Amino acid sequence: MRVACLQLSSGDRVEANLAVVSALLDEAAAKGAKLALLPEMFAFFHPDDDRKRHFAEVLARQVVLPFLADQARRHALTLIGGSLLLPGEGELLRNTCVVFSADGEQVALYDKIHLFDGDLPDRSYHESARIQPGSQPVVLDLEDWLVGLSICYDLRFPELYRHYAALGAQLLCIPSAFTVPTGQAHWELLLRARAVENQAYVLAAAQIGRHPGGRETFGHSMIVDPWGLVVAQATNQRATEGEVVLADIDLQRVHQVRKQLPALTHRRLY
Ligand SMILES: NC(=O)CC(=O)C(=O)O
Repeated sequence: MRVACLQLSSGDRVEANLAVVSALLDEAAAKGAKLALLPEMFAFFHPDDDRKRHFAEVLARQVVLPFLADQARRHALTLIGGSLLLPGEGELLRNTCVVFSADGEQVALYDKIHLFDGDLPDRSYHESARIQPGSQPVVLDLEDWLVGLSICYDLRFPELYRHYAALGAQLLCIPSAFTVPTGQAHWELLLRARAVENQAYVLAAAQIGRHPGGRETFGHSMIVDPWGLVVAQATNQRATEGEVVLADIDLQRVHQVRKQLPALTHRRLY
């Protein structure tokens, strides 16, 4: 199966962001992709709380979800909508990945479980102030593939991916908006670790560049195979117009790695 990670530099103009997604999906589909992953916050990237709420309550449902359904149907591909804001309980919002099948049906929804709080070299992050954490891991059944869903900071919690591997997942999706300092130090290391320890493909679509409000993201979208090899990655780290990262993933490769080194069957509980 040919898969695509879309790398974007999203801003606060929803129509403009969706136009970039649309152009990149045209390219991915023309090159044969049957599954496409968008990054975290692909449709709206802005720190203002009122604008976030308006996006979650109005634009997400009226504009973005119908757009994703239409794009999936038009290109006949599974579209994993990285993440977008949706209303949560009370004043809170959710950071949610919504998945559409190739006939445009919504088939899965995952709320980011681990929220990103920290005082980092570039700035402080306090995602839990506004976002309601999810509590449910979600796997997606995609023909022969079982796909584990997650979002960005979840990457740092190996137990989530081990849970997916134990359910039989062979493909792990990690749409992201990693910071530059943590990206430089940890991004590739963590993605390859999750692939190696779970003997699964990892798809990581990332935000890149400077966003409204001054936040910067690391880019380096990549696809990692079950042996931990980076099989494709974004080449133009300055690209603000977006980029498609493509690779062919193969279930036989998963079976081969798991047969050669059956580490997943050697687990011991203590
Ligand atoms: N942006 C995130 O959710 C996480 C991140 O940048 C990191 O873990 O580092």
